[in-house]
Amino acid sequence: MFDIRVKKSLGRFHLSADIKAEAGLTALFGPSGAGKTLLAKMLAGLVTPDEGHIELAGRTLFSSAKNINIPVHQRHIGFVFQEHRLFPHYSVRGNLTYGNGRRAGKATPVSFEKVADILGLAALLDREPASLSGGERQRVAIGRALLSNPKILILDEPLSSLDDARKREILPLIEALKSEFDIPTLYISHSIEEITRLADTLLLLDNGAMKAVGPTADILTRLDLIPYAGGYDAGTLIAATVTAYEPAHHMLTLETAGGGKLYITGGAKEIGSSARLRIRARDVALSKTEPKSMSILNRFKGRLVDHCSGAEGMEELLLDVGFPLTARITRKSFEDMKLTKDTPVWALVKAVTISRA
Ligand SMILES: Nc1ncnc2c1ncn2[C@@H]1O[C@H](COP(=O)(O)OP(=O)(O)OP(=O)(O)O)[C@@H](O)[C@H]1O
Repeated sequence: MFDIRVKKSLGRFHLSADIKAEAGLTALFGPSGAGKTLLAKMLAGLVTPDEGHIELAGRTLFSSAKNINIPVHQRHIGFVFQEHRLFPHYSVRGNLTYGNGRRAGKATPVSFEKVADILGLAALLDREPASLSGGERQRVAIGRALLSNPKILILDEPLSSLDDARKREILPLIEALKSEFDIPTLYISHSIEEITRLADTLLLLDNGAMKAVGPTADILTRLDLIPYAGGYDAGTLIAATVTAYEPAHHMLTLETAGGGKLYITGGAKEIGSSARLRIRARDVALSKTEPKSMSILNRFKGRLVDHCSGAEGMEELLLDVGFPLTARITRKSFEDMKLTKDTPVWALVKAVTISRA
């Protein structure tokens, strides 16, 4: 879908990237100042690379070798910034249709009604941007970008200016966009929670350098990438199917492709529906013997596959419990338990610590 090979220096900051991403949602993750926005701006044509090549959907947007640099407005990119940039004197409807008007006569495959419906904008159409909440403004900005019929949607930390409640409101909408519109998306964030929930492909950037790119679940089980993939909050992404719901205890049972059973609490979910679960490495405890008579519901039998030293007295572990699972324990426990590669272990995870990604 896009192929970016670029270099750019700005003062003492140097960015070098080589990325190929397919359709779906690609997340660009890294700490503040890593170069995420700069990379997105080069794709959008807002910043010119020093050298390299940018291709989107088979079209060359930039090539230093061939002297090609397609201007911003001809790149067909829907860009949503950290802070909404709506036209203050246009109504919500005017903002949403602005992109369409510019390309008068061209039918857009993304329907106005569908965008308004999914983003919950129908009741806001006659309002002015100044009267909207931050979350509402961001929803309008996303809608406007979608309606410009883009080849790719770039969402640059679209939730960072919102409080947690608004984030929880908008995240499912972004998920819905993924399934309803087949528009490739580059999603920039420094929240590993958002990334785990949304990303098909994960790209880790640190101080202008690419650390890794690949399927999200694979990247999250690489011990060497833990410092760049959430650090303290790092964890595993698990795909599972809902097999039972017990309303009295709000208890969901899920099964992984390999037959592993997981228990989580939460609202009802349709039996047979799929779910992405996130287990933080620091929420996993280990036992060498089968744990009995304890409150922890998730007990997985497996073995230690790999380990490495983590920060300050911690050991990072990769387990195979029918699915890959990362765990973090103290080095003291690691040594006391005499764990080595292939040691059989039980991994214990409290149901209440597992989040539906
Ligand atoms: N015009 C500029 N001149 C000099 N340095 C710049 C310029 N624009 C960006 N930079 C530097 O490039 C680096 C990367 O900036 P960028 O905005 O891409 O980071 P980011 O990963 O998006 O960070 P954040 O998560 O804080 O938005 C930073 O060190 C920034 O100071």
